[in-house]
Amino acid sequence: MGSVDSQMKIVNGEAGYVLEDVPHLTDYIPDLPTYPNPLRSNPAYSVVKQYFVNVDDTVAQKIVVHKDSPRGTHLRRAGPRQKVYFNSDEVHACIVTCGGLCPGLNTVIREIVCGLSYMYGVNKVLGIDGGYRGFYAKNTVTLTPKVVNDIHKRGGTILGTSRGGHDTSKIVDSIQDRGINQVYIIGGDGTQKGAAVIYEEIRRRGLKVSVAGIPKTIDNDIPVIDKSFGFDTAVEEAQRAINAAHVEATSTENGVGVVKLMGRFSGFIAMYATLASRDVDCCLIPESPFYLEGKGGLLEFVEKRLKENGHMVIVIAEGAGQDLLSECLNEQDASGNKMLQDVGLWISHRIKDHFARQNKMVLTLKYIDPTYMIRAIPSNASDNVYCTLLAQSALHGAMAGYTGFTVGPVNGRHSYIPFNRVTEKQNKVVITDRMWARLLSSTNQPSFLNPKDCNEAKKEEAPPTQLLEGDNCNDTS
Ligand SMILES: Nc1ncnc2c1ncn2[C@@H]1O[C@H](COP(=O)(O)OP(=O)(O)OP(=O)(O)O)[C@@H](O)[C@H]1O
Ligand SMILES: O=P(O)(O)OC[C@H]1O[C@](O)(CO)[C@@H](O)[C@@H]1O
Ligand SMILES: [Mg+2]
Repeated sequence: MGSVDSQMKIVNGEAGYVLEDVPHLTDYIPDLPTYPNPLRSNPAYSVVKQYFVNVDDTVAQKIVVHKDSPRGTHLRRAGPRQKVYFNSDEVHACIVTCGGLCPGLNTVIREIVCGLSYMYGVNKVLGIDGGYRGFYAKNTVTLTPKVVNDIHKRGGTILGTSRGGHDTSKIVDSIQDRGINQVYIIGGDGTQKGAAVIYEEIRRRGLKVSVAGIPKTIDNDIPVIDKSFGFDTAVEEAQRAINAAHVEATSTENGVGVVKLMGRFSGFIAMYATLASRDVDCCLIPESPFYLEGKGGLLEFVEKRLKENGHMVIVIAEGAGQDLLSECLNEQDASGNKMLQDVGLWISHRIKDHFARQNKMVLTLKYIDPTYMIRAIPSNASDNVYCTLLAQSALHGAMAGYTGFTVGPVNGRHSYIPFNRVTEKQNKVVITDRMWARLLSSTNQPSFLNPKDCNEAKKEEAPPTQLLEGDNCNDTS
């Protein structure tokens, strides 16, 4: 039993089991030939017991269940299949990176090229220069294991990236003209939306081309998946800025260190960097409203903390408190993302002005903005391993004939996820979750919720016995 649309196939099973399946080339091209997976005779992989994924393996999206819970939503498990839908000689792959930078982009590129070559004997891989537009506005780059050998040690993307609109028809023309049949698209929410449209156009033209997305967002705001690559590296690098702020703050009387971190709509980097550091007195994120003046406000808290400790460190996500800034920028970047005001600078001025006006406490404030430093670095060891698995999951899926999917770990198991599931909403810090409570208790900051916000937050709260539908609950405990 099930229903089909071009983005996602819903299959219903026993006891409330639902599979949100990804499309396959055979959905619109009948009678495609299959080939035995070359990994069967690969010296490294052939000895692995159960290396191949069973065609029926699926991954549960919700793993905390009650005795009577329905089995719930499942996704197709990623990994190599016994049968593949591409002959090695036939494959002509391409890779494109779009959106902002993120640690690990080069590792994903490297591992797609090396995985295709070493596992599947594929030797035709093209790099698209400068994001989506590069498909039709620039020359391509030939990618071989030799070319990409060392790139994981460098930040950025060797292919270049861009924001801003693109022409889907021209991209698919370019794919068709060049004889490309596997397209690997690395990028954030905007990029994955673009990938979904490219897949639709390819399908409309009936082309045997697999489209595989690899989600990239330093902000960790892509839903469904456990975590996005580069996030850990960014949190680690943020520690250096927080340490510097702490050293500065503790070295003067009433020292205040302010650190601004990335996070337009989601405060994960700020939250995790704060929790990891333990030197932070206050963390401000877009999901948690705050106010400055009066009882219970931020300025009162700053004064209190300085009186208690003689110094304080504030971490603020770039999207926090934007509603408080008097001038709201009504500008957008080339991709239509709202441009934000520098909230770090603003809050630094407001704190300094407040204490200067009061004239009762002299403070020294240092503002550190490591925004681009935390994303322009190479990925750390654990992100490198993670990027390797993402790349391999993506190419196993494409070789097995799946298309129109993005890949990522769901409860620790790599899965193929329909594009619409990762683009329909953004992953955000839930301020009524235990993780945010842990943060509040580690910094001992007030929640800054005024009575109205309190009621709003409570309204969203589930009754204690109800299981949350949460895709990617931050709370793994
Ligand atoms: N709604 C959309 N539909 C189709 N394509 C889109 C959409 N939004 C963005 N794109 C395409 O995706 C590309 C990247 O988008 P964007 O600049 O928003 O970055 P992103 O992928 O969201 O990454 P980041 O996490 O850095 O914001 C753009 O070049 C644009 O052409
Ligand atoms: O300055 P750019 O390249 O547009 O990117 C900035 C944005 O990209 C992000 O890192 C998302 O990828 C945001 O946190 C940040 O605001
Ligand atoms: Mg985006």
